[in-house]
Amino acid sequence: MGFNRPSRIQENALPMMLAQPPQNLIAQAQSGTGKTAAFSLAMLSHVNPANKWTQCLCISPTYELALQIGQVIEHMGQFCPDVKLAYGIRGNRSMERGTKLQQQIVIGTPGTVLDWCTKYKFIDPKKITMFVLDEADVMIATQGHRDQSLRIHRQLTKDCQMLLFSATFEESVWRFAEQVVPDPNIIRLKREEETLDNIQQFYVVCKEKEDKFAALCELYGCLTIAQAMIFCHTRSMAAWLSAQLIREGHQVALLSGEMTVEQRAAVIERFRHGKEKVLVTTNVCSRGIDVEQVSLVVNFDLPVDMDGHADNETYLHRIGRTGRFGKRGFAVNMVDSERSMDIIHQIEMHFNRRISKLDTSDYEAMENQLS
Ligand SMILES: Nc1ncnc2c1ncn2[C@@H]1O[C@H](COP(=O)(O)OP(=O)(O)OP(=O)(O)O)[C@@H](O)[C@H]1O
Repeated sequence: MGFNRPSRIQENALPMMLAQPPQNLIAQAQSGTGKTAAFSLAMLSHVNPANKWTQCLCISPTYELALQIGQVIEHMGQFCPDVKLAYGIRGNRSMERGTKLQQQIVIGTPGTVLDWCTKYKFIDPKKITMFVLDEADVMIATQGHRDQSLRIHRQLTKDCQMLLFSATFEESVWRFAEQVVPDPNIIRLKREEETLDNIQQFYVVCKEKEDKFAALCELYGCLTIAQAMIFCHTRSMAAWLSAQLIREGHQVALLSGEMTVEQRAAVIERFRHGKEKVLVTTNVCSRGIDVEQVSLVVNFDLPVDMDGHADNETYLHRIGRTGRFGKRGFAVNMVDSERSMDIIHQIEMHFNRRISKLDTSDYEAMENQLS
């Protein structure tokens, strides 16, 4: 895979995950630093290929992420021919109820995996000896995911090794994780370590959405040097923006929540292979998606929570789609009101990082840096 040395999280987490007797782990590491590879290696090392039943269960919040993690496991496991993987995702069910899966590793989304454990009984939860929660904070903080994950968790034995990973853990979520995971090893970042120095962050002031669109068109040279992701707050804004860009003659892909999971996976595959250089999307795509060539993230709308405050976690995940594994990346935030300027200040304060003003006249300099 061209990996020369482990990243810090891999170096720290692997010995803990592989130790005997098994130890639990709650681990935080910045986006794009190889968490997926770390727990994939742990699962591949953990299973006994002679046992033809599911031993490792990994759940992640979305269909796309489950597919992506599965691809990493398949790639890393290519020389372990006796270790097999099944995808516990919607639509993937061809067996008779009660027939047990022979694949040692299952990666899936919480609803389907829960059904596989309870309704269809494809998996015997009592035989699971390693349970991995990717994007663990969102799995805990989102009620639907939390209920389903806890229902799976309750069926596991108390000896099952639990591994929780994410780039962000809000304080309350961390406390909850510590209650659910007995006696865990802990790898936790200090707040100022959460952002990556290889991602330069900027903001641009534009009043109306049409001004933002004009600024984006001026930025288009930068967007297409490598690949870019543009985040909007709503599906309708993402649809409007991609239609406008297409009308201007730009080639962009749109990915939003109302599409079927198969359509979404197909859009991501095309983007991953560089068929489109620009992806317009919503928060549905803010986490985990790993496309190495993404060098620019644009927040067409800033991430805000229900109360209109800065959504710091989403911000970090969104900008983390660039700057993967030490690569250089840029994040540009579009500021359309005093309120959104306020949000920029909140994000700066939260992470103790400066977000600099970028004038449209600076775009050329940025283009040069990108190329
Ligand atoms: N040791 C390594 N050497 C080089 N590249 C690596 C190494 N480990 C992982 N990578 C690559 O780094 C990229 C990011 O890894 P990965 O997707 O696992 O990050 P992550 O920490 O899970 O990110 P996120 O928080 O966004 O989910 C991937 O393309 C992966 O192939």
